[in-house]
Amino acid sequence: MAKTRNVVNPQNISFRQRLAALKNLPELFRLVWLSSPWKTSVSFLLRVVRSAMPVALLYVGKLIVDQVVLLNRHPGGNQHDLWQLVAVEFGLAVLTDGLNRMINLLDSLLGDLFSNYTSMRIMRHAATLDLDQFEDSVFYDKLERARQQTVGRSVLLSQVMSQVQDFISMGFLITGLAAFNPWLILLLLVAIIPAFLGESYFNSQNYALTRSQTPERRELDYVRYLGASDETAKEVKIFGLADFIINRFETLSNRFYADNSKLAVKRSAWGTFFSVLGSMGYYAAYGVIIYQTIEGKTTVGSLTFLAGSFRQLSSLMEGMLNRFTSVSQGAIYLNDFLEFFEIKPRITVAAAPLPFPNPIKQGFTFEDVGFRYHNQTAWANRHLNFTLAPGEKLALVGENGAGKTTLVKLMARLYDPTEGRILLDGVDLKLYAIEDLRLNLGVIFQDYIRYQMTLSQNIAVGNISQINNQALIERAASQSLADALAEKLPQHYNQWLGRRFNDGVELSGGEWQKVALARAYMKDAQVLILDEPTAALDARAEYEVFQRFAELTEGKSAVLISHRFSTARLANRILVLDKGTVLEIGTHAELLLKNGRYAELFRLQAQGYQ
Ligand SMILES: Nc1ncnc2c1ncn2[C@@H]1O[C@H](COP(=O)(O)OP(=O)(O)OP(=O)(O)O)[C@@H](O)[C@H]1O
Repeated sequence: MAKTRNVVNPQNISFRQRLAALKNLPELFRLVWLSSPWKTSVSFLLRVVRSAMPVALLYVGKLIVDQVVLLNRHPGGNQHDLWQLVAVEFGLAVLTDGLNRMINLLDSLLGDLFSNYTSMRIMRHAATLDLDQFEDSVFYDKLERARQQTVGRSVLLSQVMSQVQDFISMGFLITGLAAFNPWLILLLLVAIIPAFLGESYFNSQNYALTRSQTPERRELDYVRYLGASDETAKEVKIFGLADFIINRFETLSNRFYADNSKLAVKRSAWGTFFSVLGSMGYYAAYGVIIYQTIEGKTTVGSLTFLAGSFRQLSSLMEGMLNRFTSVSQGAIYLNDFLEFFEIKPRITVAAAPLPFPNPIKQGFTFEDVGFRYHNQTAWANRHLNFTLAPGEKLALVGENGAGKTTLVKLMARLYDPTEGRILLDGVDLKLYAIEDLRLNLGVIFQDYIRYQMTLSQNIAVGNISQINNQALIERAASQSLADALAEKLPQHYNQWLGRRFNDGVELSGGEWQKVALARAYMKDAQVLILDEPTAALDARAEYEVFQRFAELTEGKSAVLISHRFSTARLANRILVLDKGTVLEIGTHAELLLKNGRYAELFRLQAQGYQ
C-alpha cells in the first residue's frame, strides 16, 4: 500500500496536524482550477470586490447619519449631499446583493464541475490500480473516503475563498476600529478565542469519529443494499432474510446514532456558552462607544459606524474562526482524497516493452510459478511447470479452490507470480506491454458482469473500440449462439438488459452466458480463456457452443476451465490441479490410462449419467 501522507491518529487530531493539513489547500485549488479556470478566476475577483463592501456601506451610513444630525440642528440646510449619499448607499446595497448572487452561482457551478472532474479522476486512477488492491479492505476504505470527498470538497473551496474575502473585509474594518480605540480589538479577541478553540476541539472529535466509523459505514451501505436491491430480493425472500438484515442495519445505525448524538449534545452545550461570552464582548465594546459619544468625544455618525464595524468584525471574526476549523478539517479529509491518488499499482510495466509476438511461436511457459494472495499465508498456486503450446487447447480441471481461476489470472497479469516466472515465447511476460497482452487474450471469467446496458453494448465490452461496429457485434453473437436471443428480444440488439432501468429485460442464466461468450469473439485474440463458460448452458447448447468454439479457435490457443468432463475431454490436453499444484497433465486417453485422479473423477461423473 502507498505510504501514508500524514499519519493522522484518528482519536486525536492536534492543532498542529490541523495546520499541517492546510498544505493540502494549494492542491485543492489546483484541482478546482483545472475543473474550470475562468470560473475560478472570476469568482476570486468578485470576492475581492465584495470584501470592500461592508466598510464602504458602514462609512456611507456614518456620513448619512452625520448629515441628518447636522440638518436636524440647522433646519432648512441644503439636502443635496444627503440624498446623494443615500443614492450611493442604495447603489452599494444593490451591488453587494448582485455580487453575492453571482458568487453563489459561480460557487455552485464550480462545485458541480469539481465534483464531476474529481469523480472522473478517481475512476481513471482506480483503473490503473491492481486487482489485488481492490480486494484489500484498507484500500476499499480509502477509495470510499476519496469518493465522499468529491462532493464535499467544493464547499471547502468556497469556504477558503470566503475566508480570503472576509480577511480583506476585516482589514478595512480593523483599520477603522483601531483609529478609534485599539483596546476594542483586544476585547474582540478575548470574546472570540474560546469559541474558536471549542469549535476546533469538537471538529477534530467529529472527524476522528467519522474516520473510525468508515469500515462500519461501508458495512451499513452494504446491508442497505442487501435489504433493498433487485439482485438480492430473490434470496432475501427465499431464505426469509429480511429481519436478519434489518436487525443488522438497526444495530449498526443505532451505534452510529449513539456515538454521534453524544458528541452533538456536548458540542451544542459548549457552543451556547461560548456564544454568550461573545455577546458579552460585543456589549462591553458597545457600552464604551456609547459612553464616549455621550461624552461628546465622537459624533453620532461615528457611533453608528463603530458600533456597526464592531458588530460586523465580531461576526466576521467568529465566522472566520469557525470556518478555519471546518477548512482545516476539510483539509484533513483532503488527505484521504490525495492519499488515494498516491496509491501506485504494484504490477510493473515494462519501460520499453517488447513487440508482442504475432503469431505466438513457443507459447506460454510456467516456470515453477507460485502465487499467494495479498495477506494470505496459503499458496493459491505452487510449483506450476507446464507449457501451453501455440494452437493448443488446454483444459484445467480440479476441485473447488484448486487454483484454476488464479492460474488464468496470472496469465492475464491481473496478478504477478509471487515466485517463478511465466514466459511467452521464451521471454518473461513482464517484458511485454500489458495492454498488448490483454489485447491478445480473450478472457471470460465465471463471474462476468451482467451489464445493465443494451445487448449490443453487452457484447461490445469484449472489444470496446468496436462498439459501433454492429456487423462485428452480430457476428460475435452468432458465434456464441446469442443471435437467437437477439431475434427473440423485442428491441433485438438495442434491447436494454437487466431490470434496473426502463424497459430492461432479464435473461436466464444460460442466455447471459451466451452474451458473455460473445465478448470473447469480439476481438481476434490469439489466446482464448474461458472460465466455466458453459456451466449455465443446457446440454444441447453446450454441445453446439463447443462445436462452434472448436471451429472458431482453429489454430488458436485456448484454456478452458470446466467441471464438466464432457467439455474437458474435448481439449488437446488436460491439466489436473490439486491444492494449487499440477497433479496430472496429458490427453484424455493418457490420463484414463494412467488411472489417477482424472480417471477417478471422470468415471465418477460418467456413472452419474448411467
Ligand atoms: N481474491 C482472493 N483473495 C484471497 N484468496 C483468494 C482470492 N481468490 C481466490 N482465493 C483463494 O485461492 C485459492 C484458489 O482459488 P481459485 O479461485 O483459483 O480456485 P478455483 O480452482 O478456480 O475454484 P472454483 O472451481 O471454485 O472456481 C482458494 O483457496 C481461494 O480461497
